[in-house]
Amino acid sequence: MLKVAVPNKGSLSAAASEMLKEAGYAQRSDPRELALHDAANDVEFFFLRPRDIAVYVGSGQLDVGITGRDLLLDSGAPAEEVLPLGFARSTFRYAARVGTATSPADFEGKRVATSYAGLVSAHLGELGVSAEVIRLDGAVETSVRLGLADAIADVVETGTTLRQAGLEVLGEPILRSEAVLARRVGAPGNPAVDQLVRRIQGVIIARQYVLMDYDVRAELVAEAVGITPGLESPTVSPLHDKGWVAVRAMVKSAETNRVMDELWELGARGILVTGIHACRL
Ligand SMILES: Nc1ncnc2c1ncn2[C@@H]1O[C@H](COP(=O)(O)OP(=O)(O)OP(=O)(O)O)[C@@H](O)[C@H]1O
Ligand SMILES: O=P(O)(O)OC[C@H]1O[C@H](OP(=O)(O)OP(=O)(O)O)[C@H](O)[C@@H]1O
Ligand SMILES: [Mg+2]
Repeated sequence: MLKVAVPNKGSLSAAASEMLKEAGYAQRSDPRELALHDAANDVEFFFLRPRDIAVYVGSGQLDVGITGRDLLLDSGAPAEEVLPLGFARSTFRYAARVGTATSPADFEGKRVATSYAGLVSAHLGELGVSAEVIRLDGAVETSVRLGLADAIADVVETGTTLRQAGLEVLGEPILRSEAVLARRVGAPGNPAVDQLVRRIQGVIIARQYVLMDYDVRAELVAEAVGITPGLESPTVSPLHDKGWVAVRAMVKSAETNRVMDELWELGARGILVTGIHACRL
């Protein structure tokens, strides 16, 4: 039976369970449930702290797990990313009080607070900066105001929390994070893992694409297909009116209106957009 770790709390939890549900797996209805056996799919889900998931997966107790790329790298566990999942996107960045530092080199001999001590120590080490790394559990932004640290390294999404704390980012992002599926480094091939990955890939594609159908004059089909090249090759079907063809292609959801405008300008008509519920490509 496949054993899968799922975040039990925090930013990753609801979105991870939602993705697994869309992929056809059972998920818990009570947030206090610790584990759930999905007999129909022969999978057992364990709801664990996101920070611990890389440790379980890296030690081989669980086959795969969903966690954040930043947490995975911070853990130092022998686990690696199998698939980026496209949610809980954030950057991991240094910040300091406005006007007090311009690059991490300014942290020499200073104190940097973070919940990701592994990542930060390694990064400062690479830069050759010698600073004291103070490990905190959360609300790291407040540590500067209270005088515990001179700078921080933390997750930044909108930047609202930093601004509220009177801090500004400095330097390039240490990394760009999102939720990922992780497994133990060097784990042997496992068809059950491959099936889970295919299912999740199906959800990711279904979320990113729509199906676009339209009719276009036969002599314009090459130009139309240039606008909607699809993932591989669009379907072109004859219409009763010999001068026209019907085209069906996958289009990125975010580009739907731009593509419809271009098709309309070309002379396509009857343009229909349909959501994709699930897919295997
Ligand atoms: N505001 C945010 N936007 C996007 N991703 C975030 C945000 N805050 C945390 N994350 C991501 O969530 C993961 C951390 O999850 P975790 O549950 O440990 O922290 P959390 O969501 O901050 O929850 P809490 O701090 O309440 O325990 C990391 O991968 C991190 O990049
Ligand atoms: O850039 P923003 O959109 O403001 O988001 C980033 C903030 O969100 C998370 O905090 P969370 O609410 O999880 O609290 P925590 O610091 O206690 O983890 C993260 O640690 C940052 O503080
Ligand atoms: Mg947090």
